[in-house]
Amino acid sequence: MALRTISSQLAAQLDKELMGPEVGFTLEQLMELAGLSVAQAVVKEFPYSETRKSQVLVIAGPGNNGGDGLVCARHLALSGFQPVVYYPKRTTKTPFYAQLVNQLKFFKVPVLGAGDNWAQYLDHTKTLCVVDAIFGFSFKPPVREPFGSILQQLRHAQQNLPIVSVDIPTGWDVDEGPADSDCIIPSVLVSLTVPKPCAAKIDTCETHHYVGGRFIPRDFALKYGFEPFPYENLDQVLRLH
Ligand SMILES: NC(=O)C1=CN([C@@H]2O[C@H](COP(=O)(O)OP(=O)(O)OC[C@H]3O[C@@H](n4cnc5c(N)ncnc54)[C@H](OP(=O)(O)O)[C@@H]3O)[C@@H](O)[C@H]2O)[C@H](O)CC1
Ligand SMILES: [K+]
Repeated sequence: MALRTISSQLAAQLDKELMGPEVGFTLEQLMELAGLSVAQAVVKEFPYSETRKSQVLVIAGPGNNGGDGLVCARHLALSGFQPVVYYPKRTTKTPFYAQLVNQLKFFKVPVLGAGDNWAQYLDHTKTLCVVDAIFGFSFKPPVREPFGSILQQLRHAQQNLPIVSVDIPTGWDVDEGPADSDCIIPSVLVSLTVPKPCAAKIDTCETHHYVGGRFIPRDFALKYGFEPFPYENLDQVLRLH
């Protein structure tokens, strides 16, 4: 099946319409479903078992992609994993993020901030995978600190530590794909709602590709130029590659 994608502009317009007066989804609703779908992809890729490591490092960025990561961490905790969240840059512009952090504390999930030793969780002998919830479709290169050095450490760690990217592999141009050779190569990409053009640049031998963020009806998908994805039952993710 040829990969259908929509541009970052159209993705933002789709989001706007979903949260507009007609449809009336709240950001909280979409973020909850988006974060849940990422957690489901992690569980499908790395099924929980008593005998194997269950620590997951979730790196959350300053925007809604980061919010997806905070939600994902909570659902991973519910399914028996041991998530640790690194959330170095927090904005007060969206009060909801603080509530997501409170919920993580309620679930006893550690939330590390700038200055904390987060890199200790890049130890692949203890950590199962890293969830890249740093930037999504609003990333505009070049990367600004502290995210440049975070990405550098992720690129180094990815040899042994699988990266699960939320919506867009952080550091990739949303439409063009990897900006240069030293971009991260995720083991898993979970495109939300519909893949963006950069998703066509993954190497399907290296990256398993899922679509998640299941919250639009068939006619709305067709209106935005793509066939709805054949999810099964009430699954929140569908593996494309
Ligand atoms: N319907 C859906 O699919 C939903 C998707 N969701 C997720 O939302 C993100 C998009 O969220 P958004 O808040 O628009 O943007 P990002 O999270 O991608 O990033 C924005 C913040 O990142 C900063 N930024 C951007 N570029 C850089 C850079 N080069 N260096 C450093 N920081 C950068 C930017 O900061 P500014 O200072 O530039 O404002 C923003 O703070 C989408 O991808 C999905 O994951 C939602 O969950 C809802 C439903
Ligand atoms: K990301």
